[in-house]
Amino acid sequence: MRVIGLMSGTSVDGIDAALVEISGSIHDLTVQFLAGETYPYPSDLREKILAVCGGAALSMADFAQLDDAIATQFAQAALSIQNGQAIADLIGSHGQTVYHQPPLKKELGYSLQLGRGATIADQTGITTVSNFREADIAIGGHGAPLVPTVDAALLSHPTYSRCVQNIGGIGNVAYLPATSATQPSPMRGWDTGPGNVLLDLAVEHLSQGSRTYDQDGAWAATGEPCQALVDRWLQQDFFQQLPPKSTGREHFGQSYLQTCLIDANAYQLNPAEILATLTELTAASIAHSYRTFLPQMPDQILLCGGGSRNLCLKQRIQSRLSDIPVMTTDEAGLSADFKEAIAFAVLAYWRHRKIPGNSPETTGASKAVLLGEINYARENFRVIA
Ligand SMILES: Nc1ncnc2c1ncn2[C@@H]1O[C@H](COP(=O)(O)OP(=O)(O)OP(=O)(O)O)[C@@H](O)[C@H]1O
Ligand SMILES: CC(=O)N[C@H]1[C@@H]2OC[C@@H](O2)[C@@H](O)[C@@H]1O[C@H](C)C(=O)O
Repeated sequence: MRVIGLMSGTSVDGIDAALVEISGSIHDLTVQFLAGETYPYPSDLREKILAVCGGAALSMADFAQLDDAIATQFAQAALSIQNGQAIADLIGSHGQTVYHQPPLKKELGYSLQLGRGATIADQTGITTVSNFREADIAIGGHGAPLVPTVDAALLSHPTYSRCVQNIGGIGNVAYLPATSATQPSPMRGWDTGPGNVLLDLAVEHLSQGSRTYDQDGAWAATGEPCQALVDRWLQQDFFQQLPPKSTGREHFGQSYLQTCLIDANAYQLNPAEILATLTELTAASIAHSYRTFLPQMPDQILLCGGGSRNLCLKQRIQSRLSDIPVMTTDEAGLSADFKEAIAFAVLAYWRHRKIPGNSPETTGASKAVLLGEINYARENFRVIA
């Protein structure tokens, strides 16, 4: 089946679209990557999304308009990736997260992704699965991270245990035990903390808005990290909290950065040292969470997401985990840039095949359930029986 996966993450930089051919089910799942493209948001739409993520108030009418403006961008991405031809049978659209609240004691979590699937189905004529997180959250889960289940199906290795580390706005890990191990521990996954989000916000602030990210980590590489600050920040609750855990821009956002900048000021750090220290925090939070929460350290680490292009960050991760090879998922045959979009194509395919998509060990949900709601296209010609 030809499926399009659409994803825009916590960096809010644009929509990743992947066109894939999928067959099999879980252990025999095969995915052939046909095309991948990133479609940046128009800057006014990106600003609106970031404002809402930052807590800006919105009338319901403006909210509805934003929801469908995002859906229209997603639909256009789906049309563009097919080069104007209707070749896909199904779309899996993650949408744009604008709010994420993990479950609190007995209260259910809440996670809101805009870009409603019904509009995407209508504008593309292709049945669209959307709203993937809700079913997991309804039974006590975090609704995140969801991709580790797909990582387990596509990247598990017979003899090597692996950590697949996504470094988007937020970082998350999937621990995949070697499949031939005699007593394999279960697959695990959780959000490790900030990926690029604090770096992006800091670069924008320190460059007075002239830059949006630290390309290749070149700016951070010119400074020395302040270890004392990194050690202090790592003591914070999120980093110490046991998995299952998830987070977002609500926690690691503007006000978090402001506190970091106040701390950095107390140490009289210059801009390059601030960026080096925030880069070190991302690296250290990843290494700390492996050492603290994994049953054993992995044989290999596979990076993906935009942060895998940040050479300074990659180097910091490697030096914190010196004996474990750090590479990218490309080296294991899966696109590091489009893995998350591919994963939402797989999750849509699993929904269509009535295969549960969540992993209770990872999200904390009480059981494995079908993820996503199916929005049939108005024109029945692309509805899948
Ligand atoms: N060449 C590069 N050098 C450094 N950083 C980069 C580079 N390319 C991308 N990035 C970083 O990656 C970010 C985008 O990553 P990605 O698209 O994986 O995030 P996302 O999908 O929004 O996040 P999430 O996985 O949290 O949902 C950019 O905001 C930037 O910080
Ligand atoms: C609520 C939400 O959108 N969470 C994202 C975010 O970005 C990374 C991390 O935080 C992860 O939990 C999740 O995304 C990936 C795609 C996931 O669900 O696996």
